[in-house]
Amino acid sequence: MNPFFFLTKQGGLRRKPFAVVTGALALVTGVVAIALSLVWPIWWPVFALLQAVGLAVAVYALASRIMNVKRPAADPLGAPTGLVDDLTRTLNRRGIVSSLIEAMAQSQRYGTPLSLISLGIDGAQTLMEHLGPEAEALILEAVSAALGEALRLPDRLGRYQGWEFLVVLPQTRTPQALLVAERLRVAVAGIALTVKGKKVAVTMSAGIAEFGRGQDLERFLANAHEALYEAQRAGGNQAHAFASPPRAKGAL
Ligand SMILES: Nc1nc2c(ncn2[C@@H]2O[C@H](COP(=O)(O)OP(=O)(O)OP(=O)(O)O)[C@@H](O)[C@H]2O)c(=O)[nH]1
Repeated sequence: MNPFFFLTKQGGLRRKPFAVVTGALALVTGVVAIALSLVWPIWWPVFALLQAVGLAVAVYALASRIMNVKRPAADPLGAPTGLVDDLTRTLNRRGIVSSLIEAMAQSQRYGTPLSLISLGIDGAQTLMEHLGPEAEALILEAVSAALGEALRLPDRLGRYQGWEFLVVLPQTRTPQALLVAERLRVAVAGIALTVKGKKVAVTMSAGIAEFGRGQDLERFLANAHEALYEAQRAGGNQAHAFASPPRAKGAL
């Protein structure tokens, strides 16, 4: 568990501004302490203490900053590095699939609802052709940041493959998952991104599937993917829920 979880994206605050603010505060404290000890030398032990506090805060801020750089694994729940996507800082494929399997087991055992959202960037191929491969990192970073901001715990976000993300929503049925998907869609559509001086409009489509007891991982994922493809076929920038195909007459 990340000890600074409360400062991370899903914990509410980000560590970067925190490090900058505390660093600046420490600097000001140090300067004030030195100035005061020059004016009133007799009070030097008090000012030395003040300086020590300022220094401790600065060291903490620096350490926090360094950890932030060294550990892209500073993901929402402090997952081990091997489960975190280096580029987007969300869970990677292994991470999100293991979260999904765990959520499925919970749902299966306790009979609680579970939904899955598959999110795909619309026209990713065309975007790449227009902007070049170097735009990929910029777009993925901006998209994952927007998704992370718009999600809440205990929902989990991960990059499943290429331009596709998965969101696991425990205790959530399809209508609520649709609300969440809509929020994510709006968040991504609102990204103001400039690549090589050009404004780039990025949109995402979402496919929602609800876990059915006894369903296996492949079927659950395939349902979410099918809903995503439907949303993209319908023009993109929208969310669709998977609807089970009507049974043939006489089928069980
Ligand atoms: N899993 C999940 N469910 C959500 C999320 N946002 C809303 N919901 C659910 O969707 C339903 C309607 O959400 P809202 O319209 O935001 O209502 P709310 O009463 O403010 O929801 P709460 O935040 O749970 O109090 C509620 O059952 C929420 O729990 C989310 O980010 N993740």
